[in-house]
Amino acid sequence: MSEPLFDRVALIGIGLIGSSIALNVKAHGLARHVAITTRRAETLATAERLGLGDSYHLEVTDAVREADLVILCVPVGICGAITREIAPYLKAGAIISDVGSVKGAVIEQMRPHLPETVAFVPAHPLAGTEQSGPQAGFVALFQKRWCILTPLEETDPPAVERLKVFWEACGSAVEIMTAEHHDLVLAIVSHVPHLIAYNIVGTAADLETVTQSEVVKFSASGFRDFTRIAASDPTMWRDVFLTNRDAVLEMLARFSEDLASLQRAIRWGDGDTLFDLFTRTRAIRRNVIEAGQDTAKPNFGREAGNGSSDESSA
Ligand SMILES: NC(=O)C1=CN([C@@H]2O[C@H](COP(=O)(O)OP(=O)(O)OC[C@H]3O[C@@H](n4cnc5c(N)ncnc54)[C@H](O)[C@@H]3O)[C@@H](O)[C@H]2O)C=CC1
Ligand SMILES: O=C(O)C(=O)Cc1ccc(O)cc1
Repeated sequence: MSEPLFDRVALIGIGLIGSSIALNVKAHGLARHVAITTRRAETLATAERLGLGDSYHLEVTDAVREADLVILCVPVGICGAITREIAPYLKAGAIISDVGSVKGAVIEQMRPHLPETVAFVPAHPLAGTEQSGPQAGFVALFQKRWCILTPLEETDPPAVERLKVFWEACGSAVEIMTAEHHDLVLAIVSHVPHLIAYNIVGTAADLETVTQSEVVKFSASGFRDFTRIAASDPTMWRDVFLTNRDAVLEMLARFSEDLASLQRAIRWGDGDTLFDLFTRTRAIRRNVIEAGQDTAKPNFGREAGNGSSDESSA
């Protein structure tokens, strides 16, 4: 068997993402030792019962000592406070990373606390579900999904390469971009769609003329998909919207303008406008499927939007 990539990996936070990483480290032999730490004793006990790691710590500083890879798997709003606490205990030469859905704000929070002796490689696996907690993780979560790395100018290139190898071993395809670009792209493909889901489910729940039981009873598959998304973790998503504020507001402004033009088309019976948009969006769905983002067999050889399918042949 080949040498593990890391001696000791410390996972801070052991919810859906942390537990899925732990399972991958075990399954693929990526480290000799996995140290797990989280805030609540009950969650730590669940992680231990599930056998996710090799050691379990209520003191975050005990987990990171001697670790050569430390990954923060916590809501993005607390990354700064945790980094401040662990910074004095980080081993020289260690890689410190995260999995946050927002990158600019996480870098802003974490960077000032980190010593020059460690390499900071922010990361975001584009893989998840609406579930949370240590029992929600599964080994296949990152298989054939993207993981975006947003290294800083000063980040040591070999550390970036090492983390890339780590995520590839977990089954992901790795792409590198700036944090700013990441936050703009994710605002439209992930953050605004979650906000729309939270909003539409909230609107349906507040109606006076349709009862909640009718909403549940008659929910068509599209609405059911929204309810799945709107069941996502409230703390995590509160932090995403508060920390990716500018990009989300920019995308929401565009979304509102486009929505107003659809409203106008419906009001004035402008079927052509509706038909043209729905034809274009149908072609995008085809590209998404061909790029493998919605099937069991993704195809990373093709990027969404780069496909050769003829958009006019609806
Ligand atoms: N859920 C998803 O689909 C995805 C989430 N992410 C990102 O991954 C991160 C974690 O998300 P999940 O694993 O889904 O959340 P989760 O809610 O399942 O787990 C969060 C973990 O952080 C722990 N935690 C919370 N506050 C803490 C503190 N102050 N100190 C130590 N531990 C603390 C919790 O006890 C729990 O173990 C978030 O930053 C999120 O943006 C990234 C990709 C997908
Ligand atoms: O459950 C879903 O549909 C998701 O979209 C999962 C998800 C949530 C947050 C991320 O930053 C990445 C992926």
